[in-house]
Amino acid sequence: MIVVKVGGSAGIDYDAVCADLAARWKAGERLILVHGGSGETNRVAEALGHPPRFVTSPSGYTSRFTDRETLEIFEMVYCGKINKGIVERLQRLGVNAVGLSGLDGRIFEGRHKDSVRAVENGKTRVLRGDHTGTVERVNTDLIELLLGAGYLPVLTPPASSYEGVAINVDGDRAAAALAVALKAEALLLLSNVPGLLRTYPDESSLIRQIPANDVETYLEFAQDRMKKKVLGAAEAVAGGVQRVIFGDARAGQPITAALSGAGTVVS
Ligand SMILES: Nc1ncnc2c1ncn2[C@@H]1O[C@H](COP(=O)(O)OP(=O)(O)OP(=O)(O)O)[C@@H](O)[C@H]1O
Repeated sequence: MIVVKVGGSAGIDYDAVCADLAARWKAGERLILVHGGSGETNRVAEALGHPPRFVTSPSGYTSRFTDRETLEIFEMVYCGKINKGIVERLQRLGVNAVGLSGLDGRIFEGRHKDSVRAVENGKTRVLRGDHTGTVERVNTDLIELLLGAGYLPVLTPPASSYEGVAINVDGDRAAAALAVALKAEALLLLSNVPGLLRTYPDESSLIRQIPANDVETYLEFAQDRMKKKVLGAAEAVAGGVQRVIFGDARAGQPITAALSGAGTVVS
């Protein structure tokens, strides 16, 4: 089983990802796709007059402050436009894909964090009314049911809280939890960069290999949202996934290239 997570930053070529995925699926490989949608969510939020608000925690992690209105915009884009766009591409390529959010069948479940600590102008404040959380449980029965019946699952945040409330969760860490729960042999985190760069945005500074027992050390090279990817990779390898690859989804055959050793390989 290979879990592929494709991001939602500008420049990602969903046609290339879907074509590669479809070819491998038709050749008999077991795959699941998880996707993001941050770039488009920012654009739609601006257009709807509710611009995105990103907060940085005291430990340096950046996240989207998700009030109820933001959550609804997030769902429109992630579960609507992006998810259905990917499912349509796969259907046109002859793959019977099923698009679901983590809320559906509680595929991704976790604790709702209503408040977040944010550093603003050098001061730490507590912001309430946040709809975020972290995936702690994965409904593998539903995934296996779909795979067993020949459907390719296309999954996206949000997740469900234990109380059944929609929560915004990080897609990379959700994909990591999924890979661990399914005992996947590889997790691919594909985005609009060649991999983890030692000096971002210099693409010639690509880090090619990260030892599985030392992933956290590499957090120092990741800025803002890349930190969650490194954290997700650390969680996946700690949970038994043999290989995590940060790969490029901007062109070519992103999945095949990553599995052939391009990008940053954590193993
Ligand atoms: N050291 C680094 N190496 C590579 N990218 C980095 C680094 N530090 C920060 N980044 C940023 O991280 C971004 C990738 O993370 P991001 O979460 O935005 O992508 P995504 O997975 O495509 O999005 P989504 O949240 O929609 O799933 C890159 O576009 C880059 O701007």
